[in-house]
Amino acid sequence: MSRVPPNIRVSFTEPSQTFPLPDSQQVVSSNRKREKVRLSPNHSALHWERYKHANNVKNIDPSSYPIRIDKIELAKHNKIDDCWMSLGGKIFNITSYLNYHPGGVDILLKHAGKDATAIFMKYHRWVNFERILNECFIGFLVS
Ligand code: HEM
Repeated sequence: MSRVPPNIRVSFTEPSQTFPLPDSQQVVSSNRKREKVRLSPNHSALHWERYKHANNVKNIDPSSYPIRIDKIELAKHNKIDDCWMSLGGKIFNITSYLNYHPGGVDILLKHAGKDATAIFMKYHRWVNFERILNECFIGFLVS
């Protein structure tokens, strides 16, 4: 006895057509090649999880946290050894994260000290930055 009601049409697609689905957020454009970089040893996502909990990745005075930061202050933190980024109105100190980023350090540094929300969403809106960077959160962007 069939479990599928007679008014439901079931069709199967070739495995190669099932992932990612054509309307998935992971399809950025049909002809875009991946831009992932080779990460250094011990710099996987799991290593980052372990590292961020074991180290003070915020690197700010705990008594002043969370802080309100304007664009002028944000822009001062645009270097490889002092790198802040604004995403979704929040500011993260991503200095420690740089070498763990699957898209590479260079692309992050181009947007260091800035509000990178739009470009972040362009590349990977499915990535949960709030979770990955939870230990890096230092404050809010104010105008
Ligand atoms: C600090 C905030 C960011 C976090 C937490 C983050 C996280 C990630 C993660 C988890 C991936 C792997 C995605 C996957 O495999 O599906 C990735 C890839 C990538 N990211 Fe980011 N990212 C950040 C910021 C940015 C920014 C600002 C840019 C661009 C300016 C960027 C560009 C890329 C690129 C090009 C890739 C490779 C995508 C591919 O597979 O082709 N990321 N990022």
